[in-house]
This record gives sequence, structure tokens and C-alpha cells, in this order.
Amino acid sequence: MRSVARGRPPASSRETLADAASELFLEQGYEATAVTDITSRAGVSRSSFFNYFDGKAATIWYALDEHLDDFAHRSAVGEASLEAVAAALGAAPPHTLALAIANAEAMGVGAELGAGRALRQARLAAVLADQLGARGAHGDDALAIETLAAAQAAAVCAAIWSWATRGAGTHRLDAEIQRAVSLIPGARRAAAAPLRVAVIGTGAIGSRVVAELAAGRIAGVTLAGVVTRREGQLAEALAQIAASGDAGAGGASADGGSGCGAGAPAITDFGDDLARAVAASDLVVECAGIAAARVAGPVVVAAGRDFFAVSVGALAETDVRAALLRGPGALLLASGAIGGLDLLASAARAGGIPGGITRASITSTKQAGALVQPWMQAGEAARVRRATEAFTLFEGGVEEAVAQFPGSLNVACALAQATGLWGDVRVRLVADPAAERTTHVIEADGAAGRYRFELTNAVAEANPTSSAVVAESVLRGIAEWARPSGSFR
Ligand SMILES: NC(=O)C1=CN([C@@H]2O[C@H](COP(=O)(O)OP(=O)(O)OC[C@H]3O[C@@H](n4cnc5c(N)ncnc54)[C@H](OP(=O)(O)O)[C@@H]3O)[C@@H](O)[C@H]2O)C=CC1
Ligand SMILES: O=C([O-])CC(=O)C(=O)O
Repeated sequence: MRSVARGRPPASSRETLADAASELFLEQGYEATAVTDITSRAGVSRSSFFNYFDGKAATIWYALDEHLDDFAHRSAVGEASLEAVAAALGAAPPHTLALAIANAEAMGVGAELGAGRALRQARLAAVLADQLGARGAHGDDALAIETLAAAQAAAVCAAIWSWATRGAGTHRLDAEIQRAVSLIPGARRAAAAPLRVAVIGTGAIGSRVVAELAAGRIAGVTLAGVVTRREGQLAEALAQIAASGDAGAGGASADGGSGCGAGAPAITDFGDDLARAVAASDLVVECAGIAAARVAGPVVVAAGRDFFAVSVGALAETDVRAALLRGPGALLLASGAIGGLDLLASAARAGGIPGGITRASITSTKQAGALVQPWMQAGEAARVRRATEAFTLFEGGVEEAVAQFPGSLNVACALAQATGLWGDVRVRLVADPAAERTTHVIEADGAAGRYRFELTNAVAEANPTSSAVVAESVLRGIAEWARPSGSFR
């Protein structure tokens, strides 16, 4: 398959020949084009042509073949990974192949592309199978190794074809390959590769999540980086983590900076470049609020990455909910500050017990001062801030609840999602000046049973609106997604 001879003349002549070949295939068709036509068009001798290519087909394939040669070589000495091959293809894409794919009919090159693709896919699969075997994750399970390698090779080829068909210059080939590979169900787990997690938001919840991931305390997970919305946000969070004595990430630095300690990890700051975060991760975890989740979530799942939302309130808008559930990426929801959602979802399961759950309500009682909202008139804000006894601040449906208290009533949407009663869940928010903890009382009933959960949570030190356990629910969710094992479903 190798088309490039050793001791060859400068690469520019090779590209000139390949370009001349592409032009001629377009003008007069692949079949009608002879090597002599190509050499005359390029002004290069026939013998020079054969220094580079073993025939006219190689002018289409040479760039991809070089990548495959390099991958096979590196793989044999234990240096290569699928990520590395994607990055190499992204840095030096096979342009004449892209041209042939995009103009297959006009060039009459369909048969060559079909046969050539099959050969390269098989070759790549063989190298990937060797790699998987050497990694030892599957013991001597040849069926698992061959199947996974074949799927990965097919994904790479599908990505090249999709990239070329959509317009090679308009988007990156490496991103297309990463997306294609991520679409293989279970591939990451089967390959025993770590789950790469990007985190959006570095507040009370996000910084705890970042601290744990950066310190490598969740098995099978690596922190790909953090999405921020303003300069200095990550550095502030890291300083806070360090001050709180949360060891591990305390010595980390933003964006490959010098770090605060020897060997401290550098955390990538993606800034607001969500596309970069998506390309570099398998799972994007939102800890940034409903507004951020509404925007980021649909982008992440549409790109074939999985999205883990703590701001479940994003689902209150019907079209956002539909976009989040559309896939191909999966949507994960944090149980957050409440529990019993698994039981309620089972009781309400469509096709299960008829009328399983027909009524559901939640009453949340929070520290009054934490419930002041930017939209409140000065008088109302003062009433909440200066309250001397508990009072009902809000009563209504879930949509209204998260519109008015976006950082405080995600739990209501979690209840609505679990029971499917989006239009019917009743929500009450109590502002209590004496509440040191947050209490949620959930009541639900129907043919499946009658349920009442009362949950009283310590609040997060950095944000009295959020319960401290929420960050732990996110960390548990990430750990379970990386290595599902013994969890309640
Ligand atoms: N499901 C549940 O039970 C619960 C869900 N939640 C949800 O979790 C969210 C986070 O909670 P918490 O950590 O306590 O809130 P914080 O206010 O402490 O932190 C929010 C963080 O997100 C950042 N942020 C906001 N928008 C963006 C964006 N577009 N891109 C990147 N970063 C952004 C903020 O940056 P900046 O510093 O600039 O403000 C801040 O760092 C809440 O808003 C709520 O929606 C909370 C509690 C319970
Ligand atoms: O943390 C909590 O107790 C609940 C909360 O803020 C939310 O649901 O948004």
C-alpha cells in the first residue's frame, strides 16, 4: 500500500503531481486518465512520478496511506493511540482523497474509492486490534478485540467520508473522527480508556467537582478541562480550592501555567470555547446554571458527546427538553439535592402500572436571605432579607418556579422529569430566616403507591442556595458513568 519511495525528490513535486491528477480526473474522468497525462500536465518525468506513486490510484490515497504507515509503525513500538492518529489526520488532512470523495461521480472514481476504503479500513482495524490486544484489557477475547477494532476503523473511515462530503475546508477532520468514535456504544469502556470530563462552571458545585477530578480521585476519569465565561474564573476557583485545603487540585494551575507546586497538574481553561471542550471530552458536566445548560446541553448531545446536567431546570422549556433528549449523545441528570427519584420514576413508568403516579408536589424551605433574586423590587427583596418568620415566597408550577428561582428549584424539575408530570407538579418555596439547612418535602401518589420523602441538607459553604450534597451527587454520577458498578437504577 505504501506509495512513496525512499530518497524521493522534494515533496512539492509530489503534491504538484497529485493536484494535476485530481484536475485531470475531474476534466476527463479517472478511467480515461493515464499516468503520462498526469506527468505532462505536471511537467514532471514518468520516472519521477514512480518515485512517488505506484500508479494513478496512489495520487488519491497517498496522504492517508502515509498516516496509516506512520500509525502502524508507532503502534508497533507502543507509541500510538487512536487519538494521536485523529490529531495527525487533523493536522495534515488527505486533500486529494477529500476532493475525490466530494467529486466521486464527476471523476468516475466510485469503484476505486469503494475498494480502496475497504482495504484501508481493514488495515487500520488490524493495527487497532494489535493495540487492543497489547493493552490487555480483553485478555484473549479475540471476538471482543476484533469487533471493537473493526468498529473503530469503520468510524475513522466514515468520519473521513463525512468530513470530505460536508466540505473539507469547513470543519476539522480530527473533530469528525473523535465524534464518530464516540458514537460507538460502549467503545470507551470496552477499550478501558479513561472517561474525559469537561466541567462548565466553577462555583460552589463546579469547583468541588474540578478539585476531585484534578486530584485524580475518581477512578477511570480524567479532567479534560474547564469551560469558563470570564477571564480569571478558573484561577479564582483554584485559589479557593487551595484555601479550602482541598488537597490534590490545590496545587493545580490554569492553562498549563507554572503551577503552585512541584508536579502540580495544569488544568486546561477552554474559556467559552465549548466546541473545543466538546472535542476534547467524552462527558461534559454542567455546574453553571440553567441558562448555561440550555445553551450548552443541546450543542453537546448533538455533537455525540454525553451531557450531565446539574441544572435540571433547563428541561422545563419543552423545546430545550426535546433537544437535550434528541441525542445522539446521552443526557444524564444529577439527582442533586433530593432522592427517591429512582422509585418515583419506576412507579410512574410509561407502560407500567396504569395511573402509577398522578399527583406530585415539593415544598422547599431555604434560608430566606439566599432567596433574594435580581428581578425582585427593592421592597420585596427587603421583605425576604428582613423576614423574622418563615413565609411562602412562591407557589405554582415548575416552569414558573425555575423562571423565578433558577438557582433554587431545580429539584422541582427533577421531580417533574421523574414522574413525567411536567404540567402538574405543585411547587412551594418557603423562605425561613431561621433555616440553617435546606429542607425538601416531596409527596407523590397514584395507583403505584403513596410516597413522602423529607430531606434536610447542609448547605454548601460557598453558596447557601445549594445543598452541599449536590456536588457529591455529580461526582457519584461521573464515577458511575465511567465504571458502572452496583449502582441503583
Ligand atoms: N439539581 C439540583 O438539585 C441542584 C442544581 N443546582 C444548579 O447548579 C447550579 C450551580 O450551582 P452553584 O455551583 O451552587 O452556583 P454558583 O453560583 O456558586 O456557581 C455557578 C458558576 O457557574 C459559572 N457560570 C455561569 N454561567 C456560565 C457559563 N455560561 N459558562 C461558564 N461558567 C458559567 C459562574 O461564573 P461566575 O463566577 O462568573 O458567576 C460560577 O462559577 C445552580 O445554578 C443550579 O442551577 C444547584 C443546586 C441543586
Ligand atoms: O440545593 C438545593 O437544595 C436545591 C437547589 O438549589 C435547586 O434545586 O436548585
